[in-house]
Amino acid sequence: MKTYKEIKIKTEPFDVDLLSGFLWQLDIDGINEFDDYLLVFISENKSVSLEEINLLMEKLVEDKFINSFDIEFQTLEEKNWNEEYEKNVKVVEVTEKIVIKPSFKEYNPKPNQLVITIDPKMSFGTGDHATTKLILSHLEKIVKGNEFVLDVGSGTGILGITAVKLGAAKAICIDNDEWCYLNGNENVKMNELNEKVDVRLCEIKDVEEKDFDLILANINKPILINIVDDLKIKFKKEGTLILSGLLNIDEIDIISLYESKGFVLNDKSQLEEWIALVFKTNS
Ligand SMILES: C[S@@+](CC[C@H](N)C(=O)[O-])C[C@H]1O[C@@H](n2cnc3c(N)ncnc32)[C@H](O)[C@@H]1O
Repeated sequence: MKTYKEIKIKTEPFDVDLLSGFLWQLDIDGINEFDDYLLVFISENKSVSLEEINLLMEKLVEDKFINSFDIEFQTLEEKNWNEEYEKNVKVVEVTEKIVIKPSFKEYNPKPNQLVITIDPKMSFGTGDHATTKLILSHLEKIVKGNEFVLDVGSGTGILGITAVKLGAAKAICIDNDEWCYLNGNENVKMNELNEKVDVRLCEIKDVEEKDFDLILANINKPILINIVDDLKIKFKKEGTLILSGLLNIDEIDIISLYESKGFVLNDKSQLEEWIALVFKTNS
């Protein structure tokens, strides 16, 4: 029987979301967020250790990102993990228009609402995290119709799928995690977008297409620093890049790097301590 480690991390209520963002940067399978604790799920084939998680937590306290934490773990059978997961994934009204709904929850949409079905399983991208919400809100304003979109670090495929539901012509969703590749494909099928959303298990350097109008990347600061040149060459002459997965303290570093590469800052937004940056490119 396949097992998972379930790690319960108790912390202050206002630290839960921030902590979740840091933990997602480790090689884990999934996180469920509660009022004052998180459950982190790690399957047998993941490399991250409890010690690594403990060290991260201690560093976050030392660097004053969080005030305190308490950690405990148990080993679970896969079946129980799935039941636990379904109990805690909810419908998220991201904006007045965009609603993200798991297939196993009921929702009666109001006129003009766009309901996207996402079963995240073990992938990031329920619609409930601030970084996802920030990009979705920008997408609603930016997508005018017919765009060719690249979603880098696509997780559940939530951003690419929503872009197409808003009117984009086609999206390529890439993730280097196999769970995300499988899960992204399931979500594309559930939204009946097989012809328009192409999910790939790869990194940006493996993408051959170079004529995107819109690129979305909700990853994290080190990766966004690494891929700046790869992103630049993927655009048509003019295009829009939306970045998230960044804390407000990362803003200056990221803007100066991206502007030094020819991107021009066009808009930005913040939710809790997370930010999204919108850049234009014209070369
Ligand atoms: C924060 S999640 C974002 C998921 C989703 N796009 C959203 O906005 O909710 C980041 C995703 O990036 C993926 N990822 C991390 N490094 C990557 C890389 N170098 N290339 C492609 N995907 C990567 C992770 O597997 C994860 O699914």
